[in-house]
Amino acid sequence: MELKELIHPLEVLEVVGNADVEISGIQSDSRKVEKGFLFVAVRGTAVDGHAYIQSAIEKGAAAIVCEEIPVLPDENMQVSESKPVFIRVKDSADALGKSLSAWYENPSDNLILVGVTGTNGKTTIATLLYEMFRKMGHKVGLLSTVCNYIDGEAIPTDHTTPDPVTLHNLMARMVDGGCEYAFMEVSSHSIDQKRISGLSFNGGIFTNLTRDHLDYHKTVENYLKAKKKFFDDLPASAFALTNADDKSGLVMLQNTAAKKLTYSLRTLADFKGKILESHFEGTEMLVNGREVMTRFVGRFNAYNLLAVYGAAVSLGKDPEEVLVVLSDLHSVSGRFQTIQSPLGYTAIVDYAHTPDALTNVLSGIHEVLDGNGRVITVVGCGGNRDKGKRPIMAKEAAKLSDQLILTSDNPRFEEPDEIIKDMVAGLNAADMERTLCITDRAQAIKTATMLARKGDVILVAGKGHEDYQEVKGVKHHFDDREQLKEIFKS
Ligand SMILES: CC(=O)N[C@H]1[C@@H](OP(=O)(O)OP(=O)(O)OC[C@H]2O[C@@H](n3ccc(=O)[nH]c3=O)[C@H](O)[C@@H]2O)O[C@H](CO)[C@@H](O)[C@@H]1O[C@H](C)C(=O)N[C@@H](C)C(=O)N[C@H](CCC(=O)O)C(=O)O
Ligand SMILES: Nc1ncnc2c1ncn2[C@@H]1O[C@H](COP(=O)(O)OP(=O)(O)OP(=O)(O)O)[C@@H](O)[C@H]1O
Ligand SMILES: N[C@H](CCC[C@H](N)C(=O)O)C(=O)O
Ligand SMILES: [Mg+2]
Repeated sequence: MELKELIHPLEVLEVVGNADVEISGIQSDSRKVEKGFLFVAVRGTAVDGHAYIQSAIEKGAAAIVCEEIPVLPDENMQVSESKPVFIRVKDSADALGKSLSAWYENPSDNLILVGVTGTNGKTTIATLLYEMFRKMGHKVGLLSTVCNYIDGEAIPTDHTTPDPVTLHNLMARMVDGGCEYAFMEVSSHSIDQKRISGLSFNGGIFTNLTRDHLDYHKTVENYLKAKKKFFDDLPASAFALTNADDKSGLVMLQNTAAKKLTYSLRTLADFKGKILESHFEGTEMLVNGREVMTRFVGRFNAYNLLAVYGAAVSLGKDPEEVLVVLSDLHSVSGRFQTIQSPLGYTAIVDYAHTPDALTNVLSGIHEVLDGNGRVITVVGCGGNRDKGKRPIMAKEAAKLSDQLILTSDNPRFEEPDEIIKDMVAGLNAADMERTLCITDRAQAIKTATMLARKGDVILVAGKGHEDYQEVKGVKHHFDDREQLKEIFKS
């Protein structure tokens, strides 16, 4: 493609060299640059891509988009067959997404694209929308923490929101695969790093905001600002659907040009819900006055379902049809996944791996139990991850459990017993009387099932959809759900 077409959507401040060149690909990682590529120098969190311009040229870059044109010694400029052309822009990260979009002929323009942001619930909402629209007969794409999909074709991921090069490639593959709709999680990191630049959204959904990722954003205010920017940038043709019950919900809509919509369980809203009855098979609720039986548990899932309903209706779907499909949706892999024991107690596998998520899930369980039945929680914390959360997670779990079993969750390169010790540090003597430490996760789950009686609940938290236990760089097959089903079979 001609360079001119790729830089057409950019606010170009200066061009040095001959811009009349053919480009064979776009990269922001110098290590992946090939002959004839456009290299975009992005300032990162660890290093500055500008430091790799020379290396990109050595690999054959034909053009460089950057914020500062470097002074390179003449001999280095001769390394490639012809001198590269430099395009100076104000913001390289923003330029990267826009030129990638141009490279793929703006795939998101040909998709009805909805982004979901917020601390918790993104995977659940995006996945349920994906499943709902497929059930309605459409071809759909999904970008989520668990896995990316192009209408049923799974593409593994290790990000919630992929890097721009991968992201735009996936959008193009969705269009090629005939997708009409795409639903994606928009992480705060991706907004801050402008990974989503160049995408044209038809809608945005906000779930909630609790303390998270402060290692990256430093303050809650910065974290909130990152989320809000997603809504600030939505076009007037899109909808912005927010949780009116979250204290940051309306803040998100303050400066958006998009059509403002709200969902709520507490106040007047465009999409108003009310929980009628909860049990472990599901929740009966009212959605805009219509009764619906869903297979989801917990107040937080009632919010997720309202967001799904609101988005589908905002995309023009018939409310009656939406409710019918909604009642047919199942829980997302590893999110509040219930498994009934033949002895009359319930096991729940959930991905809660932060203090807040643990509290939400345990509160959801107590809402259903309503004082009847005990709660036995099995939980661990990941190795080589935030150590600060370990004592807090143990404390939160202890507060809301009758029996706590601390165990291993991906110890990685740490000693599992040391991680458990860090968790124990959050507990007092009274908590400890109700706590067991069982390093072997299989044994911990087994013990929980031995302690449970009819009417009780076992929560196995932290791994959710994960089907491995990562120890010293090796992923050993391990699946909480399989473990429970095996025990129940015998
Ligand atoms: C802290 C963080 O978010 N980092 C992300 C960021 O990388 P970075 O800014 O650190 O990049 P950098 O290493 O400083 O490099 C800057 C630039 O120089 C380039 N470079 C670098 C070296 C070189 O030799 N040549 C070269 O050209 C790099 O390609 C890059 O363009 O941009 C990269 C490309 O988009 C991401 O892959 C990377 O994610 C890292 C691996 C990561 O772990 N991120 C996590 C924290 C994350 O993003 N999580 C969120 C939310 C998770 C959730 O709660 O669900 C997610 O969306 O997944
Ligand atoms: N609306 C919600 N409010 C609060 N907690 C929720 C909500 N939805 C899900 N949760 C709980 O939070 C955890 C994460 O849920 P989910 O994977 O849907 O969120 P996410 O925003 O994608 O998270 P992540 O950033 O880790 O990918 C789960 O343990 C789930 O039980
Ligand atoms: N994907 C996230 C959460 C993993 C949750 C838990 N199972 C762990 O390993 O800490 C991570 O890698 O930090
Ligand atoms: Mg997610």
